[in-house]
Amino acid sequence: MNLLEVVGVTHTYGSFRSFRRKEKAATALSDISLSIGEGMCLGLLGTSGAGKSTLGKVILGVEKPTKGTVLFQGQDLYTMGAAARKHFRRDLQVVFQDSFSSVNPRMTAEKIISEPLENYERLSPSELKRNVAQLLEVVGLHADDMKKFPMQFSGGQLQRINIARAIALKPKMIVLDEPVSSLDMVTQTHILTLLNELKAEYGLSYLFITHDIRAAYSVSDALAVMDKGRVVEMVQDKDEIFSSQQPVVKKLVSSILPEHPRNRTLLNGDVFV
Ligand SMILES: Nc1ncnc2c1ncn2[C@@H]1O[C@H](COP(=O)(O)OP(=O)(O)OP(=O)(O)O)[C@@H](O)[C@H]1O
Repeated sequence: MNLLEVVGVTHTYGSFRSFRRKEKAATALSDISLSIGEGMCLGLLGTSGAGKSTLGKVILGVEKPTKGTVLFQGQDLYTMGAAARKHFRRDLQVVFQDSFSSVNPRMTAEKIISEPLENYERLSPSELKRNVAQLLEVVGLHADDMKKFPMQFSGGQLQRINIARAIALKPKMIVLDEPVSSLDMVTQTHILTLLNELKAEYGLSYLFITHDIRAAYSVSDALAVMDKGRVVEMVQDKDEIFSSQQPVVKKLVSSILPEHPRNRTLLNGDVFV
């Protein structure tokens, strides 16, 4: 059984009235079906407006699809009872692009990472602190960083804190919505390496939403490409993306391939052939 199954999902945002005129309803997703197995990463690619984030929201249960459904561990996300929903909220976590706005600036790293643990587990203050210290070390920071506030971290360090918070409850899957897009290239490489290590160590599954094919290739097993609300390409083996005949995919691939093969190095040091 797949961990996550998206079945025939269509989503239309309702019409709304803007400053002067009534905006038409927009179909952001059309008949999307895909799945993610345990310990697997699906890279979800597409240009701006393709519908990636909307699909992420549908999968997280925050945007109910107009048609179709989402199954998590075989259970329908939109009809499951309160107890199953509580498990779902624990097992599916999310990391967003903007590491700063994802945290409360008035909370210390300790408080930020403790929050999910306080909500779901009964730990003594010393156990809680031990957990936070361990999580900080796991994501490549130091235990004494727990006393710091968000402003005292770099964007990359703060993204590590967001990742520590996301893995605190040992989830089965994380939705990563453009997690490295606002970071410089070197920091991107470090975060992608960390994501790969966590996936291997904890058997995590990821939905990796990005417009950056190099980043997606570095972490993903399978790749899906969206365009205008549809999945136009889906490959179970990421290397098959290079033989896709879809114009959108060819454009994505050619945008990152340098002329000379010697220069085709990826973020994680792998080489495009
Ligand atoms: N809340 C909303 N109300 C109305 N339309 C929306 C809303 N959110 C997104 N859309 C529309 O849905 C479509 C898909 O948007 P979405 O944000 O999912 O794309 P995306 O692939 O994630 O793009 P980006 O990479 O720029 O974030 C776009 O046409 C967008 O304008």
